[in-house]
Amino acid sequence: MSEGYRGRYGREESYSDDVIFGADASRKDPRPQDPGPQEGPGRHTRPGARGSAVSSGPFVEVETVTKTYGSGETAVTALHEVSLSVPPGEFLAIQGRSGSGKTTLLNVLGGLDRADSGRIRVGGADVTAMSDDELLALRRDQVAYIFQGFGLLPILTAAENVGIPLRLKGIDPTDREERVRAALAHVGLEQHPNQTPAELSGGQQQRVAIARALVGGPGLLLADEPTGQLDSATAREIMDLIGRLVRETGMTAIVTTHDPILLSLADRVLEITDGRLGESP
Ligand SMILES: Nc1ncnc2c1ncn2[C@@H]1O[C@H](COP(=O)(O)OP(=O)(O)OP(=O)(O)O)[C@@H](O)[C@H]1O
Repeated sequence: MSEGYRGRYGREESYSDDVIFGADASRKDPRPQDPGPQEGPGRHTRPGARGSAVSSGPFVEVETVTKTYGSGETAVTALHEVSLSVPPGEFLAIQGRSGSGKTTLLNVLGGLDRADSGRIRVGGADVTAMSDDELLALRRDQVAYIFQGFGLLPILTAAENVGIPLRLKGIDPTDREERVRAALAHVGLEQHPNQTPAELSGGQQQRVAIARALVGGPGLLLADEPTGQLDSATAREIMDLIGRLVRETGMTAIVTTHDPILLSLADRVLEITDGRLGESP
């Protein structure tokens, strides 16, 4: 690789993972609650889902988690006593209308935000009891995010963006370069390591974001409407890619989406309505 991910600016960059992973997820504007559909009975389960075959304990465990924004008359309870158990390797989709609490749920699961009450365990570790530093380490070592808006750093090349989690882990440059190259090849972007996000299509940008999410070998992938900004053909490609990579890596994945195709790829689909989680009709 020529210029590689040392960068068009020829310098080694250092980024905190708040900059990297917090950019989209910290977006929060008070909005009126969407009444949304009522919870329905039943459960959508993909035939042959691997989740049911897993016999060890859950990888993600959520017990009666509540999260309220604001106080008094303007308070909005985004999560109402949500409980959830996700076995290792499960590909779980969560659907719900705008404002139903999907982003809030992913944020508290991944340690980007704190629940008001309840307990969350990821990989056996109690996220709700973690200090800020421990949450940072969780986001660096265990959890990867994919956002609707891609969340790439615009001044960095594709390879540099993908390499960020490895820099944070202190991986040496040679190993990093190899792993970045492999990650880009995995998402079909081996020809584009030196292009910046602005020089890539939306679908290619999301591929870069997917490569960045996977390069560090996280145990948990959280994807917040990953195809929301893509046309339907590109969305389909991205959905297939996410589905394939989740299965290949065996990681646990929780994806929020409205997209019926992505829903059909999941092992299980849950519906969130006004901050309450139920099985999908
Ligand atoms: N920082 C905040 N301050 C106040 N209210 C907030 C904040 N963040 C979210 N909310 C409110 O919490 C509720 C859940 O929001 P959340 O973003 O989790 O929903 P969502 O299902 O992800 O919506 P969307 O699909 O539009 O992203 C909404 O009523 C929203 O207005």
